[in-house]
Amino acid sequence: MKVGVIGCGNVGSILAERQTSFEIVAAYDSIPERVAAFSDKYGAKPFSDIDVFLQEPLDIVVEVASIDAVKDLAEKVLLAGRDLILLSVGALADDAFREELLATAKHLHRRIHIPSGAIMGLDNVRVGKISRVDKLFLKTTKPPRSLHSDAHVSQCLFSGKARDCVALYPKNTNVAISLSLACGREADVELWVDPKAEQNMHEIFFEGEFGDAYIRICNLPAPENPATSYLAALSVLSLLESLESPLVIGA
Ligand SMILES: NC(=O)C1=CN([C@@H]2O[C@H](COP(=O)(O)OP(=O)(O)OC[C@H]3O[C@@H](n4cnc5c(N)ncnc54)[C@H](OP(=O)(O)O)[C@@H]3O)[C@@H](O)[C@H]2O)C=CC1
Ligand SMILES: O=C([O-])CC(=O)C(=O)O
Repeated sequence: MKVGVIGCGNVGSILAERQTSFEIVAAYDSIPERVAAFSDKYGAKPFSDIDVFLQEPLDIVVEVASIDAVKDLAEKVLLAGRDLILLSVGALADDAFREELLATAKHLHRRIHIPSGAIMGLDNVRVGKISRVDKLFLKTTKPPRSLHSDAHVSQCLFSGKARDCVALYPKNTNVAISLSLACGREADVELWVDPKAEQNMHEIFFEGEFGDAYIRICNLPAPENPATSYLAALSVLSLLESLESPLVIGA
């Protein structure tokens, strides 16, 4: 499988270092020096023009850049006839943008894949779309360095709805939108900074017709970007690995 990557930062580099059953053949980033260095190190062809990038023979494009990148480039990817894996899920909090993008994908018979990213449980949270939900709550706790904070005591930075949280913390709470989209109901979110925390912790409280669930994910931050959990990169890798498998596991 030939993969094109948008975003040559932390996750892009982890994907390139660990590519196995797929090959990253093309890379695009907003910073030309960064894409050149990525290309030198991993052998992917470098691009700073998205239209030229999309002319490459790619089986799939993986976005690991930013919410702005999704807003600017996702439709172009679909129009170029490529499927898309999208990690900066917060872009889909914008209802009008999301609906237009999904309409384009449907019209062109293309698929947009959302990896589980930094959390677990997205599989069965999907029962929220077909059964009663009483509660969907995400509590995220991160160390100050993950949030560019100088907090000396634990404090709640945000309490409210998922889309308002990702608007304020676009590099830290994309998972709130993944959960909301999977469940079909906007998650309630609290974001905490805790100087005693060493991991990026996500706690999911889900209640409904099925019973109730509590999932706690204690993530090691990625070495190159502590806002991002290492699991997020592994999750994109595992999604890429699974795309061509005849066995589909999970809801
Ligand atoms: N869904 C989930 O569970 C998770 C999602 N994420 C999201 O995944 C994305 C990637 O994370 P990570 O690799 O750690 O981030 P990095 O900041 O380390 O890397 C992103 C790279 O993409 C570049 N970039 C940003 N915007 C654009 C653009 N519009 N066009 C081209 N290149 C662009 C950045 O450049 P520059 O430095 O100039 O911005 C940077 O080189 C982020 O949006 C992050 O918030 C992360 C963790 C979990
Ligand atoms: O990596 C994480 O812990 C979560 C994250 O940054 C996000 O959802 O944007």
